[in-house]
Amino acid sequence: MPQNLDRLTPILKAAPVVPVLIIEDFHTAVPLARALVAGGLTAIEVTLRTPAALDCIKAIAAEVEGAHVGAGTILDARQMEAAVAAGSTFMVSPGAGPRLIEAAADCPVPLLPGIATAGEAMTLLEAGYRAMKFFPAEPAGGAPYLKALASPLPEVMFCPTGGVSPKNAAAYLALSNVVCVGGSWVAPAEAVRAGDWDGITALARAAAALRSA
Ligand SMILES: O=C[C@H](O)COP(=O)(O)O
Ligand SMILES: CC(=O)C(=O)O
Repeated sequence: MPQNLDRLTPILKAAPVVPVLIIEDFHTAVPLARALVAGGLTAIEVTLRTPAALDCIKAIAAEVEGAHVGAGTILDARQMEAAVAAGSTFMVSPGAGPRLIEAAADCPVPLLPGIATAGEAMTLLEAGYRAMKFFPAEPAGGAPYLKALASPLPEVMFCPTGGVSPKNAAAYLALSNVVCVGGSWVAPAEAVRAGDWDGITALARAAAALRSA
């Protein structure tokens, strides 16, 4: 059984926010990851939504000290294999079908699978999962929905992602069943294009301080 919470906790608890990155230009990957780590965000999700993503993961894994680089938007077993080969230390999926869960059982790297309903969470709990992504968090019901899951499903810990921002992150982080939140706001596309690494470090630093808010 892929009890993933123990394996993911050191990564997900490293900071209150996991940056979710869609990297178009390979050359920005390493300075971007360094800027985020410098601000205190060490677990970084690079989504497999661009042709450059796997090379970005490889480069970050090899060159950015202190980073845990994960592969996001994992949709199938083939992507899982590619993510492991690239050096990911965790994987994230927006949802979880039976074939993905079967592939994850044999995978050396832990998966944080996505759910949006109590039923989906129960299916994954039966499969042994105790850490899940709540996606897309805001459209799916936000912090009130997640709070309502804590009583019936106390053993499940969530990383809400999708519509999380500095405005609502603290409300999620205050919940007993939230280990961290995910979001793209710490790496705005214009700042990445402009190479504003100091600006991104400042955003990361503010995000890293959120837990105590
Ligand atoms: O998959 C997750 C999203 O791409 C991140 O969501 P966000 O842009 O609303 O933070
Ligand atoms: C949405 C999501 O889970 C991902 O892109 O990894």
